[in-house]
This record gives sequence, C-alpha cells and structure tokens, in this order.
Amino acid sequence: MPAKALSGRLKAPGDKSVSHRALILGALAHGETRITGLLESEDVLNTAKAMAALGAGVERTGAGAWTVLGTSGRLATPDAPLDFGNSGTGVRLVMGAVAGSGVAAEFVGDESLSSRPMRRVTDPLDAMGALFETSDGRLPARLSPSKLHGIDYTPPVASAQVKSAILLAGLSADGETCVHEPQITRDHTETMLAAFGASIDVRRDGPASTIRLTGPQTLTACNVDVPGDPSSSAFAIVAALVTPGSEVTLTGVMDNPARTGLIETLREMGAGLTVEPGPDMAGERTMTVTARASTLRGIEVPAERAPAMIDEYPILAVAAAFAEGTTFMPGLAELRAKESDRLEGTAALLRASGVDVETGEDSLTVHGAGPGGVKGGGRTITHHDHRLAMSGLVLGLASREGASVDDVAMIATSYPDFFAHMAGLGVQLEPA
Ligand SMILES: O=C(O)C1=C[C@@H](OP(=O)(O)O)[C@@H](O)[C@H](O)C1
Ligand SMILES: C=C(OP(=O)(O)O)C(=O)O
Repeated sequence: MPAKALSGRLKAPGDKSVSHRALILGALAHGETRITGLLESEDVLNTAKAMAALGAGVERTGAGAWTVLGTSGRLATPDAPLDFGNSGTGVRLVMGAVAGSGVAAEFVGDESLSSRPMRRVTDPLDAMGALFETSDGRLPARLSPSKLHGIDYTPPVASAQVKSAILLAGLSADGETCVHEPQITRDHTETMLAAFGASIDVRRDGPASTIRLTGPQTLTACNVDVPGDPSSSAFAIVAALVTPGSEVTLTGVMDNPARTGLIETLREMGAGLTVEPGPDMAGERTMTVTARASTLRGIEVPAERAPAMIDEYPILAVAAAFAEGTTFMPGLAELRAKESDRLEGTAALLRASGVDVETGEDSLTVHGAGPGGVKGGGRTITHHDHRLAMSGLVLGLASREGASVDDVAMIATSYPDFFAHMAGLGVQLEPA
C-alpha cells in the first residue's frame, strides 16, 4: 500500500564517520574529549567499547553526550577480542590506531564483517612493520606487539578507511607517513587530526590529495559536536522526492564536498532541493536541505563522483527507479566489498518490485518506471546490510503495491532512529 506524503522537519542523525573518529582520536589523545551529538548506533557503540577495552575512559553523560579520557597514546592490552560487529570503519580504523602501540589485540566481527577484505589495511600496516595475522585476508585478525616506521603509500582502491588506518598508524610510527589519493575520499580523519593538535600537511591538487604526517605524535583532547550524516539523511530526502505531495526539511546535514555527491546527482536528475547554509560543526560546514516531490529524469552519474556518495548508491538506485528514462552508474566495483555485495543486492531489490535493472562488473543501470510507475510487491533480501534494508523500505513507500524487507535489525548499525524519524515525517513503517 503506497504511503501518504511525507512532511515535516528533522534534525539529521549524527554522522557515523565523524562519530567513530571522535571516539578513536579521543582515546589516543592526552586529556578529556567531550562529544555531543554522537551517533549512538551499534557500529559506533562497538567502537566505544573497543576504545574502552584499549584503556580509554569512555563514559556516556547524556543523550549523544560522551566523554573520552584519553590514553596519551599508551593503549592497554585488551583482555578479550575486540568485536566490531558489522562495522568496516570501526575495525579498519582501530587496526591502524592500535598497530604501533606495542599491544597485542584480536579483531572480530559479525558474519558480514568477517566476509569483507582486510588485506587492504593489513598489507600497508604490515609494510610499516605491523605484525598482523588474518584468516586468509579476513577476520578474525590478530596483531602481535609491533613497532612501526613511516610509509609512502598510494591505496589501490579509493577508501577513506584505508587512508585513515595508515594515518592513525603513522601517529605512532617513526618518521614520515605519506598517503597519496588519486581521487579524494572523505577527509574527516585529516580534518579531525588537525583539530586534535596533530601536525599534518594536506595538499590538494584537483581531485587528488597528498597527506603527510611525521611520528611519533601525541594528540590533544578536543571537543567534538558531531554534524548530521548526509548518508542517513539520503533516505528521507529520496523518500520525499519520490512520494507525491511530500516536502521534508533536514537540518544540520554535513556539507562536505567529499560527502555530497548524492545532492549534486539528484539535482542533475531534476530534484526539487533547496539547500541553505547552517552553522559550522566540528570544522565542517552544515546545511539545511529541503526536498519536495519531483519528477526525476535518468542521467549518467560520473564514475569519479563515486567516492563522494559511495554509501548512497542503493538509495540513488531507488530514486532512479521512479525517474523517467535510464540512469547509468559506473565506477561501482567497491560496492561489492560493502556489508553485502551491494551492486547485486540493489539490483535484486529493484527487480523484486518490477524495475528493469542491469548490472555490469562495476556498474548499475536502472531503467526508470517514472512517477507512479513502480509496481512494488517485492521483498528485499538484506544480507545483513542496513542500507539495503532502508532502501527497500523507501521503495515500498512510493510503489503501487508497497514492499517489504526480510530483516530490519541491521538498520540499528547506522540509523537507530530511522523508524522514529520516518514516523515523525508522517509515515509508519511496519517491520514485516
Ligand atoms: O571512513 C569512513 O568513515 C567510511 C568510508 C567508506 O568506506 P571505504 O573506505 O571502504 O570506501 C564508507 O563506505 C563507510 O561507510 C564509512
Ligand atoms: C559501508 C558502510 O559502513 P562500514 O564500512 O563502516 O561497515 C556503510 O555504512 O554503508
């Protein structure tokens, strides 16, 4: 049953990437870091537990308010495996943060995380002198006490997690660590390291970036007011665009060009979006975004834009299903290495509801059915993937027959308030 229009105003949930980093940098720093607006999702809470197990004093003082008493870089040996649940960001960044601390640690995760590639971080960290043992490149992984030296490295995949792991390891390594990114990825680690007092040099050259820091360095505690998450905001934005009569406003959304590829893409598709500047938070600009139901048209999304919207392709594909014409999305090989194979998962989600989709090795093509043209009736198989779950539910809202998902539990890994926020916008989603 298609839902009625969405309307209302929401404060965007805290950004997941900034939340992980606030806890990790706070734990490495000297002094007490106060965090407000922390995203209290399962992924982030697992990082909080890991940093506590590594010796930081991590305390919740109110809703979204946390203090982290840092270790001044002297991490403790955890007495149990560090369990990161579903979170690639948590495990990969903490591997980097712990690598040169001289402690031993074991890293584990859930079924989805245990199937994801870890050599992309353990290879460069081992080249810095770390002693990681993985299970054929996957979790569980074990670190033996290690001493690091700097590295000059160009990651073979565009990945902020890989970049961040190396930079965090560089803090405890002897000498210069340099990361070259041919295509810039989200730059929160660089921005936040500088805010925590690191001496770090970031040079931009067109789409490329080179980051240098010389270790060892100790960070200084810094208060972090977490801005809103553009990736989570995408669900309400697209829901409003494709559901006739809707208008929703999201406030406090982080406005960082390495994160806002979806806004640019939706505008090219003809979306009725109004963006107004908001206050700066944690060194980031924020914006208020208003989305109105619109007739979208299919476009070709530039492959180079993928890093700036890598988590948004499933929900973009849903928008494309309601567009007139074809949307071609190239440059998506990385989607196969997320919580699930998101390229195939997204295609299956759309096909189950009657949308005509093609997948290539690294591309997705959606032949839009136009406003009101998506039949619906499909059931999304989520494969432990929160973004497929939320995308399947948004598709159901505006399709003729509605749609269901097999499991909503994983939504709590990134957006625990998803159902409450959708209810606040006037739509009750029923877990099926
Ligand atoms: O650094 C981060 O916070 C993230 C980086 C991205 O992963 P990759 O680095 O694997 O692209 C993204 O998909 C993830 O949700 C968060
Ligand atoms: C890919 C994601 O997260 P992670 O890699 O941290 O599991 C995501 O949130 O879409």
